[in-house]
Amino acid sequence: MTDPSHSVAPDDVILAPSLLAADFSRLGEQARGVEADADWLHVDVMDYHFVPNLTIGLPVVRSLRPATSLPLDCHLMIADPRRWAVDYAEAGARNVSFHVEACDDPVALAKDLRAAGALAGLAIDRDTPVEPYLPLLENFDTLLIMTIKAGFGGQEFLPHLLDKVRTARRHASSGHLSLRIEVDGGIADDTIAAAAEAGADAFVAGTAVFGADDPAEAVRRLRRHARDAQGSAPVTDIS
Ligand SMILES: O=C(CO)[C@@H](O)[C@H](O)COP(=O)(O)O
Ligand SMILES: [Fe+2]
Repeated sequence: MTDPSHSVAPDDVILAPSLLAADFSRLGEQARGVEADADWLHVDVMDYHFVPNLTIGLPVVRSLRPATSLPLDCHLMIADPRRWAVDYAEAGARNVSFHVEACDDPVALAKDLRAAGALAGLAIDRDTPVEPYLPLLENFDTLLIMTIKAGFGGQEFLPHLLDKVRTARRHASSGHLSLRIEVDGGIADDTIAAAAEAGADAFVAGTAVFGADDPAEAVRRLRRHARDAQGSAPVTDIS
């Protein structure tokens, strides 16, 4: 298989700034501001149903696709992913993560996403254990583990949720799965190392990037922290 993370060396970390913390009147400009330093652009889709917040949907993703060279990492926090997820793949998303709490047949949807040319991502919210879903992971390219409760940016990182990252990484390593483990929520200079040590190799950061005076420098700094911490937990090849 080719490297589905796109231009990211399999042994490197993925930094995915989240547009949720960007200025929504300048999304294209904000995306281009981190293009040289980020790997993916994280797009949080919320529907007022799965989470009590409303953000952006397909029309914005379609407009963003030609506005940046970064692969789009769509995080669907929506009540009916089977209805919509493939549309995001067709709109040009590189990775589409949907929540296991909202989907009765995650494996079928993963197959549909891959058939549509996207990476398939399984997302797990704060209160959902990872263990029941370990047997499904061979059908996925990415596992998004929330390190906050899904719904809003700017929340405090919850370190105990890294136990799920450790469990998933052990499972992926022992089964030789090509799985990116992405952490999302409260990732910043003082938290990213712990997540990397736990076995995460993809990092979403909203406030820490777009809330910074210099978003590009913030991405570079986060990458340095993650790489420095990687020694104790080598990342797994997704290719
Ligand atoms: O999915 C979400 C929120 O539900 C995230 O992607 C947030 O955008 C992360 O924001 P910060 O915690 O980094 O500010
Ligand atoms: Fe997200």
